[in-house]
Amino acid sequence: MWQYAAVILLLFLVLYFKRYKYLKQFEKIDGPKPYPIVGNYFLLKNPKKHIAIFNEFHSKYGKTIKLFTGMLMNLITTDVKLLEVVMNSPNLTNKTNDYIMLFSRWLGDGLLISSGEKWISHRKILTPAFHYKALEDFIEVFESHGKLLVGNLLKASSEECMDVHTIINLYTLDVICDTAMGTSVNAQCNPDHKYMKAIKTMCEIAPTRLLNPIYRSEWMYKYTNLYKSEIKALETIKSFSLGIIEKRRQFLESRHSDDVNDYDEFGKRRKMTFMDILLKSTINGKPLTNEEIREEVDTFLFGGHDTTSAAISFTCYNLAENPDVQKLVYEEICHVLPTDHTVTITDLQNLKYLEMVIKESLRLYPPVMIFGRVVDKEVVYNGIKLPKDLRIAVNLYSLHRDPDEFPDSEKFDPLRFTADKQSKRHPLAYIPFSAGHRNCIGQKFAMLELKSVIAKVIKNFELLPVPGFTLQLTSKVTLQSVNGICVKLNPRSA
Ligand code: HEM
Repeated sequence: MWQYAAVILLLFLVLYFKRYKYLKQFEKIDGPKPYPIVGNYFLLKNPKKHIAIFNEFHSKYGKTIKLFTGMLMNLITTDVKLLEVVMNSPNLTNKTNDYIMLFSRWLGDGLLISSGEKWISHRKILTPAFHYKALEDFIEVFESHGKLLVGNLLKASSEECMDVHTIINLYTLDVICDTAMGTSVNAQCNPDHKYMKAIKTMCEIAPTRLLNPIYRSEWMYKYTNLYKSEIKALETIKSFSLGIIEKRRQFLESRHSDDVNDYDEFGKRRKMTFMDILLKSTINGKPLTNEEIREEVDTFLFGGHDTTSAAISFTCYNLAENPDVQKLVYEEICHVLPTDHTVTITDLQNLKYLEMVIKESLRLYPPVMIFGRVVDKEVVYNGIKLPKDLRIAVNLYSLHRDPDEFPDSEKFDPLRFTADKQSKRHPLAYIPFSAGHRNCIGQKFAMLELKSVIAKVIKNFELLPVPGFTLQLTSKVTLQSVNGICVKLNPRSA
């Protein structure tokens, strides 16, 4: 009997010393005291408090802190020196298991979560879709859906307190479906479309799963109603996008391969969509399968929908709260975009002040407020070995409020983004679209969409603050406000 006890004791001691040695490497990094087994879980279980908690931890323990989710150690950082390693090292390009747990059934091996050779080859074929020439085609899409948005906002403008986010979210869904698949699902006119509902379900499931230990465990999750609704939503999404992909593939195959232009039934040149690029691409001489194309199309839908609607809505809120800034934006828009003028990509690029306003809004309210990487191969930072499998999260919300880089950091001040001021900051002090190898592929697309739609809104409405309303921020997969993002709209006379 005592032999068994001795073996167990020995095993325990080996594990204890292994753990001790592992943790010893990080003794220079501070953080809240973890409890055995559960770590710091109880501090993090309420997502509404995350922002305040992270801010407090950074001021108490430093720019990089240790946090334990169960036994797993995570570093959370706002330190630009560590970010240089995280963003630029080839050993830190992979995403954490959270991404796989939340999105793999939906986004498969799409760009957001894939790794290694697959990510490299897909990123290479998709990059041209975001070049200047390709983006030019999308301006018309932003503009036409923007007109519908203005109509919907007008209908709701009698409300004293309007949550613009709900309405804008349908606009961004329309835009991304149209640009990714060339199919308009008309979410703004038909918010009950079953595909739209399925996408919404999927976007809501991710934050619910993220912080609930029962939902996080794959085998327990499979017995829940949430899992059943996920499977149902996925069936709808997959059959819808695979149907469009197949139809488009057949159409392209029925045409001559040297036909570069593509016209619709009215003889108008059809814009290239992300799906078309994928259908025409090959990797090592082989075309992509329909399922591979679907994964990428759905990745764009996910990556380009909630992020942009949060960015547009928070910018509207900031403009309502800062009438002097709004006045300057309005004057610039009237100057650059006179009435009845067809908006071009050059016009949007000329909205320089609006660009600074959007950047300042993304600083204060970064739609992706935290994102993570996992160390693939040991790297050394500041004398500390960052071992394989260590998870490092970048906390953009606090990074963008660092008083060393952004004095009076809570103040909304677009002039922080003059070329001169930007050049004086560390390049990684402001990264709403991430940076380095795995930065946001849709960054330029998003900036153009934001400019197009905000210009439309400000040209048609004066945005006013709602007395007594304050945002109640919460970190879900994207940054959101529990009580909505509310403004009052005052239609401008024509
Ligand atoms: C204001 C709007 C947007 C913001 C703030 C934003 C932010 C980000 C951030 C921070 C990342 C890195 C995430 C991580 O490392 O986990 C990212 C990645 C990505 N974004 Fe965006 N994004 C926006 C719009 C878009 C749009 C419009 C699209 C598509 C049309 C898009 C597609 C993607 C994709 C595919 C990735 C993964 C890239 C890769 O790993 O190679 N995003 N985005």
